[in-house]
Amino acid sequence: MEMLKVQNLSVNYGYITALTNASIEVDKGEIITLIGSNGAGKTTMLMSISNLVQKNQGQIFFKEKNISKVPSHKIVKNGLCHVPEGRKIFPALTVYENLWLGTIGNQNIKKKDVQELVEKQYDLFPRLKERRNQGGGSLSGGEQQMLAIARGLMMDPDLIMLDEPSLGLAPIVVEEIFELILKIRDTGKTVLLIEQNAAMALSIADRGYVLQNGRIALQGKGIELLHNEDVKRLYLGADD
Ligand SMILES: Nc1ncnc2c1ncn2[C@@H]1O[C@H](COP(=O)(O)OP(=O)(O)OP(=O)(O)O)[C@@H](O)[C@H]1O
Repeated sequence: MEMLKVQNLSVNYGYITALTNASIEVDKGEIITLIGSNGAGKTTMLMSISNLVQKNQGQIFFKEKNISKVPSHKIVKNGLCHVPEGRKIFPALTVYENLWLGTIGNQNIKKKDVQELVEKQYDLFPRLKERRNQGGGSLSGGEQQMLAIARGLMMDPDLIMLDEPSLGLAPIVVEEIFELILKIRDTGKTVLLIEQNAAMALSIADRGYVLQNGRIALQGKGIELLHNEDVKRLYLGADD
């Protein structure tokens, strides 16, 4: 089943063109990655899907409904969650409070369901359970990233969009985050992952898209892109 379809999307910031005629599709249960260099337009793609930036052209369909003009807060309630780059957790609140806040504003989630959702996140992220009463600001970078993802999952979304979850983390922690992404998919979620860490992202993704200067330059199975000569040269470093 088709979960998300982005059709011919173009976005400008004034005179700067961020995306040109970009189309992607995400099916239910897939991990899809969008890779590309700095400024290729990856973040803009997610912001456009969440309707946080104005589109010049293009349509977004989520679970076959046209959400191009639906306000951001309603898109989330429909089951599409966006975990932005940079974690943005509440440092002065505890891990538990940060998670609890993830459900705020969603009337679909009843008070009695909140604890169940928290427990689900603790199962997925045991480290957050251990640190549930600790201030968010006292967590390590990797743990803060886990908290940001877990907070997104508190909305119980069908599709979770992750913007550079590996940014600034040590390689061993990056591996942990990618393993978690696989586990998240195993719980029945669909994942759209934006990454500069192309090698890792392609190794866990079912399919991938390569963005170059706002255009989709290449697409294919994760494993195929991983072995593609152009991708290797441009995004995986000469030694790969
Ligand atoms: N608010 C803005 N105003 C003006 N230009 C912007 C704005 N946001 C992004 N841009 C520009 O749009 C282009 C695409 O940016 P975007 O952040 O989508 O790229 P990205 O692939 O996510 O890059 P990065 O990996 O560095 O986050 C870039 O040229 C960027 O400078």
